[in-house]
Amino acid sequence: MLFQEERVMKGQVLVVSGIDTGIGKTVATGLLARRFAGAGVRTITQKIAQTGCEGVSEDIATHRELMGIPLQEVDLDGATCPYLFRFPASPHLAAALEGREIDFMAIRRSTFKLQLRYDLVLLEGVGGLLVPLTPELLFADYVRDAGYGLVLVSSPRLGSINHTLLSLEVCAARHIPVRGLIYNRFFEADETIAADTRTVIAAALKRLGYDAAPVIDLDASGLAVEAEDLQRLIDPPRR
Ligand SMILES: Nc1ncnc2c1ncn2[C@@H]1O[C@H](COP(=O)(O)OP(=O)(O)OP(=O)(O)O)[C@@H](O)[C@H]1O
Ligand SMILES: C[C@H](N)[C@H](N)CCCCCC(=O)O
Ligand SMILES: [Mg+2]
Repeated sequence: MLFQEERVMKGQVLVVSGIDTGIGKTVATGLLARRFAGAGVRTITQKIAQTGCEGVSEDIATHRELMGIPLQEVDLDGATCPYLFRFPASPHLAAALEGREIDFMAIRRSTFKLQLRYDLVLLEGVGGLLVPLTPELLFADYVRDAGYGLVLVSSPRLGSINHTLLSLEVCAARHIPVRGLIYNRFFEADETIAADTRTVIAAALKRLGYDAAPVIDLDASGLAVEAEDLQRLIDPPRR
């Protein structure tokens, strides 16, 4: 059934991952969705698995607030967050504590349902790239196998150089296309460190072959992204 639908026009999936949990993926996802929708792209967001809450995914609720829209039908029927677990931990553990295990094909089917209805699905990860969805499946491997492009959220926080370069190495080793980097300045650090960290990250993107990936600042006034760079996230220049 899934492969018969492959011939149907479907929207693009762009993953929003980060160098850590609590780095600003949800804020970045909601603001990106707002910008794309404002540019006429029929956009929805999805949370691959939410831990630490019940009912409706708190990240999905935040995305909708930032998009300036109410919860959608696809939120209420669970398509935008196929897995929700009570215990605030890695999804493999939170699922096991409820006697469950994530079926990654259920997630793929939910995303595919959204792709049939929207031009763009912004898929927020859970924690960082090497978080286990199941004891055998890391989130980065799920992204690789699905062939999705990815935007990585980083910050000037001390320690971010290491975490960001580790994350970029993870993407390069799996040939995951990095479409952009969101530099979340909410976690402001010493300005000298903030400026240098941004330079080091930009150089690493080039060194790893992600030359076309823009570094986009996220600060108190929102996403500092020009229309051209926004477009580049979903329609990268042909190499
Ligand atoms: N640019 C920002 N502006 C305002 N608040 C921010 C910003 N970035 C992060 N925050 C705040 O920092 C906290 C963590 O951000 P957020 O929830 O987006 O992280 P996350 O990476 O999505 O975390 P998780 O891994 O749990 O999904 C939240 O309280 C959020 O409101
Ligand atoms: C509780 C909250 N929902 C977090 N997103 C869960 C992050 C799991 C991170 C696991 C890990 O890297 O140790
Ligand atoms: Mg989040």
